[in-house]
Amino acid sequence: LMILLVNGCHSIPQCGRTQFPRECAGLEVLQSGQCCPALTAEPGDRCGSSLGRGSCADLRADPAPHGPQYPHDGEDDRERWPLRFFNRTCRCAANYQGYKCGQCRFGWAGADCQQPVLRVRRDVLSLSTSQRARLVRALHLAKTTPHPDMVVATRHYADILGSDGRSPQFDNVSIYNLFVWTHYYSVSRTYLGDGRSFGGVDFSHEGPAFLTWHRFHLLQLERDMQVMLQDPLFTLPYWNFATGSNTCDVCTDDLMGARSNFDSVLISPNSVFSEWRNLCESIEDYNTLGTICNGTEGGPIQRNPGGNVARPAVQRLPSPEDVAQCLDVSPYDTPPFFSNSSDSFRNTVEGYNDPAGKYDPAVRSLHNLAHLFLNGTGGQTHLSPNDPIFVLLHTFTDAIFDEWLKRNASVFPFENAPIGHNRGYNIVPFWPPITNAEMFKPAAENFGYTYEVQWPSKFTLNVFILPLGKQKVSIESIALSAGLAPSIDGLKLILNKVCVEEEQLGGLELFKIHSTCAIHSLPYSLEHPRASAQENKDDPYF
Ligand SMILES: O=C(O)c1cc2cc(O)c(O)cc2[nH]1
Repeated sequence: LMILLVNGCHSIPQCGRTQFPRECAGLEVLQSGQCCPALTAEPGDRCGSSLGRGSCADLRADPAPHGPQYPHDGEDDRERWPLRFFNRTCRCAANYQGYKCGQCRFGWAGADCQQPVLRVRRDVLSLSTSQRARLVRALHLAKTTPHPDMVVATRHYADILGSDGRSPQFDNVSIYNLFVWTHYYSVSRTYLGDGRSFGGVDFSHEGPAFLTWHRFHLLQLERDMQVMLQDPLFTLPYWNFATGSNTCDVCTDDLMGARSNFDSVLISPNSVFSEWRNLCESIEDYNTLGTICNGTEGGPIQRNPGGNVARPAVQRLPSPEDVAQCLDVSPYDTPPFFSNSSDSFRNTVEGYNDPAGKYDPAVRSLHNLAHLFLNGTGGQTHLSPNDPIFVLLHTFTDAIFDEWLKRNASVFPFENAPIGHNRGYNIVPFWPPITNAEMFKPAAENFGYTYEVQWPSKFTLNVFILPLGKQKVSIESIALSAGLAPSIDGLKLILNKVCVEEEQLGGLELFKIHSTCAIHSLPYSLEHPRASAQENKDDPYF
């Protein structure tokens, strides 16, 4: 009970959000259009109103126009989400959150959700042996534990009450499979009837909502796992897929599973992930029969990192310089706010632009490249979260997003983005509704988590020190001779890390500061002088 209180569940066994709460998947509730479950046994206590936690309120849907990519208005259940299904839901007060206001907002804990929490998402490779084992166990438990609160629709709205009109079509899924299902649902085609469907729609990719959508997706899984583990501090780690190594360094049996010795596209039997079975594989059925992915699992995860011989461009992973470059793209997004937007940070980190932000249809970089590198389940949008590497790949993508948010003030498009991608759109299909705007904020202050990452710089700083015999060169003199007098403190920080290489070059001492150094150790104002220093190769000090 103590742990439930800390996590904000307030002694209520059913805590959660997303897709539809089981309490709202019954015939009468569906027909009422109101999803406002009771939090306590108190009669009439909808949304924890007796405790001042929330009340049942009208839903708001984004009225702004969407872009021209989607020409089938009226045909898709996800339009103006979630109004096709419900027009009233719980609106929570203060720091409460959840489909019946039974939880705390992200970043808050305690019985009254008044205690701020800051959790640190770490590099998965920095975890100890026991922390790795715990992560794997937790993911496997999530894969095998039924979701306590949420069920998924297995038919489009037109058929949701079944052939007799009285049998709501929903399935139970596990906690992890809900994570898979929501991603599938967001990318699925618009069913137009008679075996026809339209594929030019994607509520989670190829638009400004790419980063906000995946941020909420991870927060929801993390919270579900915290509740499952009864550990409010459980935190997902990240996979830095841009180290320059071009190998899947998390593909080991103590993490996401090594390659099987028996079949090169499968996961080693020494890893529990070899037992995982994919959800949402029957894509042909969904698109021709007009069905929706249900709770039935199919075949094993396939993965062949770097092994796509037919496509050499995706046999490599992004480099640290790619990350540094994309962080320098300042507009969040640019018209047409789509997968062909140039100079858009979102389209660059998503990976449809080159890392400097230029659109090139032949390019796959950063996030997209990491997916395609996996070459299997993790490289197909309707399936990718079935591979648990998805979680770690997206926490790193979210870390880049968060670093960009800290460095930039840019706006999220208000209108004319692809459907689902405007600022005020409720993120499909999360429940209760939450807008893109609400996720477009620095994580530490707004969601109670941060990342421990050493951000790369996009250049190598060569600092030549004039001959000084055997005299030890002080950090201050390096800084001064490099013309960085104001940055002595910053340089000290850098030098304390493992990113400085010292070598003798003729009579000169050369300090190479690697491009993988933690540029964030320096005040931002100092980044640009250093960048121009790299270009100034004639200067004897550089
Ligand atoms: O082809 C791409 O660029 C591509 C594949 C892929 C798979 C995936 O799961 C994503 O989330 C994005 C993505 N992009």
